[in-house]
Amino acid sequence: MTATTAIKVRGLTKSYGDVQAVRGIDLDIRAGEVFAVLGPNGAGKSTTVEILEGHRKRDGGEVSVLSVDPGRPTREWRSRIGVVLQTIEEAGDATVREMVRHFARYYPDPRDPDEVIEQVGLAEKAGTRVRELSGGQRRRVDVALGIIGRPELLFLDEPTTGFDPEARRRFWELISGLSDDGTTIVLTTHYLDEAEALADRVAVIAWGRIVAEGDPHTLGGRATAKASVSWSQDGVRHSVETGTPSRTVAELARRFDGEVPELAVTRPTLEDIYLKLIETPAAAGQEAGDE
Ligand SMILES: Nc1ncnc2c1ncn2[C@@H]1O[C@H](COP(=O)(O)OP(=O)(O)OP(=O)(O)O)[C@@H](O)[C@H]1O
Repeated sequence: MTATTAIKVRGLTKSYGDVQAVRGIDLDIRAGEVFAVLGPNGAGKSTTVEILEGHRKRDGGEVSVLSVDPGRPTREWRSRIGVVLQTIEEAGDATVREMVRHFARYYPDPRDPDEVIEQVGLAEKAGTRVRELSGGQRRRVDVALGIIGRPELLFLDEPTTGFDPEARRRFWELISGLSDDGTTIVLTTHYLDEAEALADRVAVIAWGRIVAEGDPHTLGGRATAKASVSWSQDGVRHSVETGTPSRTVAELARRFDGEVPELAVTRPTLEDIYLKLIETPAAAGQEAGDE
């Protein structure tokens, strides 16, 4: 591996009383990549990410984030990290611009507040009080506060919850731009299209373990899985599963002597693969090599 490692985790564990939230997680996140953490409610995603952010103590394992143990965070280390938590509650009477400017002062080399406000699509609301914004607009303020410090590493916890479709697309562009500039990004999301659009790699966490990890386009054998070829004939929909969809399509084209009515060739979506991965606890044990 030539790229530098931004985050290295070995054997991470964390329990809350009897609940084993994280049961031995290993992770390597490279500098500059976008890494998405997926998994059902209660899987242990937030616990893991909060430990990486230095906001929660671990029980066991080794963790290094930008070469620092987040269990012993320093002020300098914190200034290199951006965190977008769930929505800020205490906005007082501050306007969007005042709030972003205020946070900029905490960092040694902040981005330009007006530029950041523009980037998150709030230019027209810069003079509006944060508490008077809609839910999705407030979320954009959270994102602005997460990136104002020009972080090397940005954590995003379900960043687009409450965004309208246009705002989500705009946010994806913002994240891609930050990534192009070299920012390492770790995001948790329940939107699989978001993970697929943004992430270089994803990890699926279930029952406190990683059940699969890799490129979202090939995860769980997705790229080599059988394709489904479907078409219509005499008002009836037909479908076959095949490992050689090109051959099937060629045969159909011959049979119809040209255009095949309503032809579609589909492979499993990331959602299909994801749902299979989180199906049973037994699958988690096997994938994690922990029978
Ligand atoms: N502060 C806490 N005290 C006690 N139990 C907790 C605490 N935080 C989380 N848990 C438990 O730990 C497990 C993992 O929770 P975690 O918040 O890490 O899941 P998650 O994957 O982030 O879920 P979600 O998708 O719902 O945000 C759950 O069973 C949860 O009930």
